[in-house]
Amino acid sequence: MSNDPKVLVALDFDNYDQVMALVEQLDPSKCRLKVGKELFTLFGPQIVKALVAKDFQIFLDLKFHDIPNTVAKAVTAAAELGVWMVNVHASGGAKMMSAAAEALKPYGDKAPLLIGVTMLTSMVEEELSQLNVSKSANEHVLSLATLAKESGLDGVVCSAKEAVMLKQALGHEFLLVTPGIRPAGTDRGDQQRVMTPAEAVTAGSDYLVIGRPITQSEQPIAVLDAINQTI
Ligand SMILES: O=c1ccn([C@@H]2O[C@H](COP(=O)(O)O)[C@@H](O)[C@H]2O)c(=O)[nH]1
Repeated sequence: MSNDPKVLVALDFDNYDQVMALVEQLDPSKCRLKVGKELFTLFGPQIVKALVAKDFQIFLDLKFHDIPNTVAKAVTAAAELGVWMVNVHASGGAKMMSAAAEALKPYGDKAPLLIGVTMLTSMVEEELSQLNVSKSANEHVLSLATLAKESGLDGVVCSAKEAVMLKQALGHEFLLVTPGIRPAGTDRGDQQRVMTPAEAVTAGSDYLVIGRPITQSEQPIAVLDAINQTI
């Protein structure tokens, strides 16, 4: 299997034994793991260290959004944990993102990839007006992603629906990390801007964040293997 697996399994669990039981069945050559707000708030840096010690590459998805000094310190703490990828909200602005990028420079090629969150995949275009954003979803995502690139970030979190546009505008090297991935026939849950794994990769997604379709399945490994076959 690939040494650059595209699937990032979102470990959204509230039970340590359950998450570890799943992790024991997973193979670092077939997927990376995402630790988000639920798991981190419950089990803290220790669980990240435990997963790193099992040779998994970890996306620490805490979506930092704060003043530049605080975010710079937070991404430094993430780098010290040995994570592979960390993210900040692009709407925190250029100063905040640049401070995060600067803070990671001393880590050189050991620095985690720094990714900006654009528009959550649970949102539809109509919700932007509630935030006084008068752009279309595509325009809003493009403007946040452009700012992220100009601020020195490695890529963005977006929907795969925006992947073709972003690759054209920002180039192939700028990474696209896409949640809102749903294999055909599976429940969307609260996700709105969705694509199947194969559609997402064809559109230009570099990494697919997939949680419930794998973690809530009775046969998570079979689901992951089936997804990997299609991409
Ligand atoms: O725009 C975003 C940003 C982050 N997420 C996270 O990805 C996973 C998706 O899980 P599913 O169960 O596959 O829906 C989840 O941890 C979110 O916090 C996102 O969905 N959209």
